[in-house]
Amino acid sequence: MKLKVGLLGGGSWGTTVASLTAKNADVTIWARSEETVNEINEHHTNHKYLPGATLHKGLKASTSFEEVVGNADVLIMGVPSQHFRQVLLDAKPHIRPWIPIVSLAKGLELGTKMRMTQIIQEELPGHPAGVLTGPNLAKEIHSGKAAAAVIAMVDDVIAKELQDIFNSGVFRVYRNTDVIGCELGGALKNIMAIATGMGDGANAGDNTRAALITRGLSELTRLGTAMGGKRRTFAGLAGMGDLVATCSSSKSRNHHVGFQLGKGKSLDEIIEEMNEVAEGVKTAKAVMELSKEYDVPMPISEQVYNILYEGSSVYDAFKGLIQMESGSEAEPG
Ligand SMILES: NC(=O)C1=CN([C@@H]2O[C@H](COP(=O)(O)OP(=O)(O)OC[C@H]3O[C@@H](n4cnc5c(N)ncnc54)[C@H](O)[C@@H]3O)[C@@H](O)[C@H]2O)C=CC1
Ligand SMILES: O=C(CO)COP(=O)(O)O
Repeated sequence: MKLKVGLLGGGSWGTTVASLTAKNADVTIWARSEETVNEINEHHTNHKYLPGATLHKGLKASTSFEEVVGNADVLIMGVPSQHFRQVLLDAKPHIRPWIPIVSLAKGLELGTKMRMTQIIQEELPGHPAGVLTGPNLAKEIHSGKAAAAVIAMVDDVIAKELQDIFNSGVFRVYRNTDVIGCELGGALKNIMAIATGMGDGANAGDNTRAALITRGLSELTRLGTAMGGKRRTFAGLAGMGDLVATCSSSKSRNHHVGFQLGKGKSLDEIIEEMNEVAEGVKTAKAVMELSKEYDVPMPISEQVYNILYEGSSVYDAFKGLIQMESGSEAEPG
């Protein structure tokens, strides 16, 4: 008997994971839009978020939480971080006791600065909560290119069962029990992708991008370990892996935001023109607060924040970083 999976969120990553998972499980996806639901059911496509892609024929879609979640053995949350809590609360009355809930989101909730698994634990205590993360640009995965991801759960036995649901041919899924580290790696790298995008947009060069990625890894490891993540996790798929993929790819939405800023566009203009989420824009605010709270210097994130919210120019940001004292590689800064 196949496991029943309910997945909430019909955007590019939610749809991709639903289609991949449909090879191994009986999957129903929830989307807000009736049009998207009909398109998935009738044509096996989602042209708004995955133009040109054909989805697994067994994947079903619905706008009803009852239909998607009511019988589910596993719930997957594929909505962006700032809507995660509300969608989870809307689905809550239909969720069966103690089923595992897996987040796909890579961001922190504004105001609370919470990770998505913390929100799951707060709203649905007792449900095992985990995250699927790693270097996984949706559009590449859809075109059948190989990728690796990591499922992070405190309970490794449940993680093994979930690994079997997500693993499919060229999509290889590893396990990790460090949920905090895996979740923070995915959220923090988006800010670094905005930084490298800015450099690329301003034609700063390959050496600058490499320096930002490397010092970015050091920065996110510092905050991540201060918050309880394991150092080793940040050298893995959820840390360095995702950082490299996102910071060097024009397919990344966060890199795109940075690139356009580097070309001189305003943030409002860029967001206006996008129909997809770039989580790093909002996560940057939460990270500045966490940097103060944990007393961890985050120089690259701070310059990104200054450009996004304080009116600094890309030139000011690079000047600010270059003028910093360059200490030992082992030290902050
Ligand atoms: N696209 C990618 O390559 C990857 C994305 N992710 C993460 O997955 C999460 C979801 O991202 P995507 O699917 O890429 O986003 P997307 O921008 O492609 O789609 C967003 C989805 O959220 C829905 N949505 C927006 N506001 C909502 C609300 N108020 N209530 C309910 N639904 C709402 C939209 O209708 C849409 O279905 C993000 O946290 C992202 O960082 C993770 C790995 C890869
Ligand atoms: O997380 C991602 C790849 O692993 C997707 O990155 P973007 O949200 O920047 O497109």
